[in-house]
Amino acid sequence: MWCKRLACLLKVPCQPSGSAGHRSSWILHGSRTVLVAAARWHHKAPESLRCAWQLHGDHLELRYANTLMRFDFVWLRDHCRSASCYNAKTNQRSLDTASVDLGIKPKAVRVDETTLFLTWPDGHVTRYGLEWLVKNSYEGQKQQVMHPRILWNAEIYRQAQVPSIDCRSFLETDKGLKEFLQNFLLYGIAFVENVTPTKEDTEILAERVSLIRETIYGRMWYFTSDFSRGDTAYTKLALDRHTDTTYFQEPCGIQVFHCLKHEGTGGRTLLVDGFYAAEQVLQQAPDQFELLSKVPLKHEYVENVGDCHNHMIGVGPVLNVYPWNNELYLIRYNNYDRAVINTVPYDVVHRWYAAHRTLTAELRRPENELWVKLKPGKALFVDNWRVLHGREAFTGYRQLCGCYLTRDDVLNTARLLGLQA
Ligand SMILES: C[N+](C)(C)CCCC[C@H](N)C(=O)O
Ligand SMILES: O=C(O)CCC(=O)C(=O)O
Ligand SMILES: [Fe+2]
Repeated sequence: MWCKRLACLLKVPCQPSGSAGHRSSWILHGSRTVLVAAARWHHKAPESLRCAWQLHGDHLELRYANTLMRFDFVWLRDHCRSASCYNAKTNQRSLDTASVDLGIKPKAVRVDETTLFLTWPDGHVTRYGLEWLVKNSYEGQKQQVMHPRILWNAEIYRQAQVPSIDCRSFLETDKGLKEFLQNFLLYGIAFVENVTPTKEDTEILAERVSLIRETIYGRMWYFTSDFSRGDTAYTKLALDRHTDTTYFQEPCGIQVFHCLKHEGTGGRTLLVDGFYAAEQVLQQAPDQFELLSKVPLKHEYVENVGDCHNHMIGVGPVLNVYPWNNELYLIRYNNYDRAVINTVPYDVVHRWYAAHRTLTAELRRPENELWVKLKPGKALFVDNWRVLHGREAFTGYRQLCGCYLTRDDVLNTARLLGLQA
């Protein structure tokens, strides 16, 4: 029956009964090269045949491995991996995309067991692996998460019994580093223990994972409650949950904390999974989640203390999601550092406050709070794009050191160790 249909397609477009009238045709894999013809034709691929395609006026529809994909012709031409279009050694495109006719259309299509072949009007042939197409199509990508994670509240995190990684194994073995990074990617926090409590040793840890991100606070910072900078971090006050450097256009990706000394009381560290809280908002009030992901706000840091003069402004929504799959990748939450809201009209601003309240209520649920006392020797890495931190007020002398890391480089290290990041 399929052969007949094909024959029909090759000659004259045919009209099946009940056709919706699409000018298109499904072609099964295993067919010979056929001239592209528009046909009013709908057909279901028999189950034994895994791949079927259909050519439309401006795109190719392909069904493979239970995925229905639509490819724009310019996209297909742009993604030609032939030697003249793509440098497989450097993984860089050599084709000049701007030279592709925006009205381009393949003049012939063929599919075999593993590969789609397109012949372009100038005779150039492009081959695409079917698996490659599934992986790289919009539809295929949409089904995948970019960053596999385990969202947690205190109970979930405790139950998981995520181990701290021993400093030696972290520094000296890929296995140790990989285990650490896997924990970090899944939970947004990870601990290294048995670290020598000095700034220099903390720096060696940081450098094992990434490049250090130098900021206005320096490369490796070191702080006590000495008011040396114009920020409440440099006091003994309690700090409510927040993410850092919200006033940077790109907030720091990771924060490393290592408590070198504390002679006194209090000063526990609070950790809250911002994505867990945001997920609760999404479940309860999707409109509020959407608002938090759409309304841009400013955060600001104005400092004039001693020789430190800084004025930083970062703009962006509280929740940042990938538009194609709605997956969260960054929460920017710091009520101390949030600037005057002047980017939002009054009616939206009221709804934004309501949404912010819902999120804050989730972030403040006691069951979502993980409290830990940082001790000399135990370094904490926090995903500053996901996990909020805070601290309890304290007495006595307390000295903390640490640094920020560039996120790209942490993920780079993770990918090189074979992790999905
Ligand atoms: C970590 N270190 C003490 C260097 C800086 C603290 C910066 C604090 C600032 N309010 C913020 O949240 O970004
Ligand atoms: O003192 C602390 O434990 C953390 C303070 C803080 O929020 C920070 O340094 O970013
Ligand atoms: Fe902070």
